[in-house]
Amino acid sequence: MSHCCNLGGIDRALYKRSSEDELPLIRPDEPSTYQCIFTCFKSAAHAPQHAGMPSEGYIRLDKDHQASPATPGSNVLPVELAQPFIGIAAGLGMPPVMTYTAYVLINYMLKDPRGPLTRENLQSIFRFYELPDEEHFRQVHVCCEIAAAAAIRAAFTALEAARSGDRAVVLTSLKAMQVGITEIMVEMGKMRKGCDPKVFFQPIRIPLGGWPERMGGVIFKGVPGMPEPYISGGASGTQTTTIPVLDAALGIGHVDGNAEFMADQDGGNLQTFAMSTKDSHIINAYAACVDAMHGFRKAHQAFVSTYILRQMPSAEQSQPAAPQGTGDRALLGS
Ligand code: HEM
Repeated sequence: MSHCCNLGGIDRALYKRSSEDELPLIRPDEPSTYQCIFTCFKSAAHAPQHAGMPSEGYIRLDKDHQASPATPGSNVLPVELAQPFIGIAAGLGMPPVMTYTAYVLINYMLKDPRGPLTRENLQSIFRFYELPDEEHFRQVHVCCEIAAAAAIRAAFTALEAARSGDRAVVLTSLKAMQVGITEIMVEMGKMRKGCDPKVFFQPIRIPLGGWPERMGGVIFKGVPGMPEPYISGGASGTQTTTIPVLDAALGIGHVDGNAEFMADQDGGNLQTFAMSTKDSHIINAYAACVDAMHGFRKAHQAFVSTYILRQMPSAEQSQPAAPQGTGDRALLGS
């Protein structure tokens, strides 16, 4: 029996076109009823964190699961959705928007609970469409995260060994880290096999946009104290912690970024250690990890081009300053 839920099916057709009076007002401290109204599923451990998904579907999609055009009032979330959503988000200490955590990290279950953690055995809990491409898009992300686990484990072992000056363990861990990072890339490389760039551009990415300014943000009806409109980016791989953790361990800084965080690291990072050893084996193993991270970003940039830039109407392509990324942030490298 499947507990999956198609969130496209709870869109405006249900809410806008029927009498809003018929919808019960759900108490935020009862997230289980929040689930029920969407006739979703019977078991999902992290259900409250999924609270942004129905709201995103409501605002972004029309009854045919196509992008809902931005018309006056189309950015208003009715009180029946807004109140429980804001209550749940506040309770979790999270912003009221669908995050990468909700969309990817906790949005899967095992078809065979005793089976392996492999793509074939994964199934989304929530989805916006009955599209295999959407399922594949999410599964590839989940598999990248699974692959990242080995790299992160190796990174922590290497950092610990560096602290205690155990060069042999640093070397083997750096090698394991490189294998792990390469594995992330291999998993990401499977995207093209099941997710068509055209289908990604329209409609898959539509509910990933959050509440951007250019769409008028979102108005949470019946929730006093919320900014009107509320503006926020949406779900994006940017929100993963795995890649930044690997960056930090390796001492890879970003122009806009994490130098301060890395400087705060107790005992420095693997770059500092590798250089201090003057050991060519360790330095080469460290450099191979940095190369692998560079390879990941190069491959990722190619996806951004194929799945976003090249899918844009030609008028937009000719103005590369304008395009927005998946979560409506600035597009990488544009
Ligand atoms: C079709 C495939 C993909 C597309 C079109 C895509 C698109 C984007 C875009 C446009 C951004 C820029 C910021 C934003 O819009 O939020 C971004 C950032 C990011 N994405 Fe993806 N992405 C894809 C697949 C993946 C996968 C499989 C991962 C693996 C976890 C991933 C991880 C990241 C990370 C870590 C960032 C932050 C930037 C960085 O650290 O380099 N993305 N992505």
